[in-house]
Amino acid sequence: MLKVQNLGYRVGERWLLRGVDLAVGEGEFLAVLGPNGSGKTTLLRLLAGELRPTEGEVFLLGEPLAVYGPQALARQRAVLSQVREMAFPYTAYEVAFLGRLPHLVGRERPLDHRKTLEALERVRALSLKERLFPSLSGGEAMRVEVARLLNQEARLLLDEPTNHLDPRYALELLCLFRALAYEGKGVVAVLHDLNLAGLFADRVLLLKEGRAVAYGPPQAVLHPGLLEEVYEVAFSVLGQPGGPTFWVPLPREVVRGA
Ligand SMILES: Nc1ncnc2c1ncn2[C@@H]1O[C@H](COP(=O)(O)OP(=O)(O)OP(=O)(O)O)[C@@H](O)[C@H]1O
Repeated sequence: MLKVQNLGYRVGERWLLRGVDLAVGEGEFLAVLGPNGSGKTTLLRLLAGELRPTEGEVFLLGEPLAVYGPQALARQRAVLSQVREMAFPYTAYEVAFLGRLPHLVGRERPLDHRKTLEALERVRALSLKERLFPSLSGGEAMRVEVARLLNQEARLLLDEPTNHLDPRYALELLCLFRALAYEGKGVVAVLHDLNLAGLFADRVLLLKEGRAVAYGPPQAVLHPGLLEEVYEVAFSVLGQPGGPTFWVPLPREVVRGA
């Protein structure tokens, strides 16, 4: 569904991202990991078509992103970003309804309103529908944004969750993206939590200074030695055979002293 070859993005003399290859098939969940400033958001914006690559190409359903018009692109890929600014004080319902725009041909139909209510219900935000979007808490706003994203019915979902979510909603959100992947969507999520990547992702792309240093199933690529090299802290790996794995960052002195 999504294929990226030798992707690079440069600002002035500086490459923010270089030489990245990846592929996301239907039903696949890819987590993008890496330290602050390693190029995760830049990659997501390139995948979304918000930035044009300096080098390489992003292919969506076999076509370069550049050949898609805005509406055609919005029908195929949806982006959950951290940007919450709104020019007008829309209600939560109206924000969720915005997801239908790429599908409207002329007038809105009862179907579009039914889908909006279903999307709000799926993220347990139906009770917020009359509220003004700017008055929502960070976590509530994120759920409404997810309803908008669901309403878009795109095949590729690009997601950079905020830190506004408490553990329950963070897990709920990733469970939802995992379920959507099982339903056949492709999912690319920028994550900071290695444990969530280990729990939910089929594959992980680990970035450092704009380069891919590892790409593959979480268990196969997240070695403590590599993680220490990338994040510059030590990692302890915990877990029982057959159960989930946990990566715990620790100051190097603590590990050396142990
Ligand atoms: N338009 C720009 N011009 C110059 N430098 C930029 C621009 N956009 C991003 N950068 C720089 O590129 C690097 C990568 O940024 P990016 O936001 O992709 O990193 P990130 O991995 O998402 O970081 P974080 O985890 O902190 O969100 C950073 O050093 C950032 O300051």
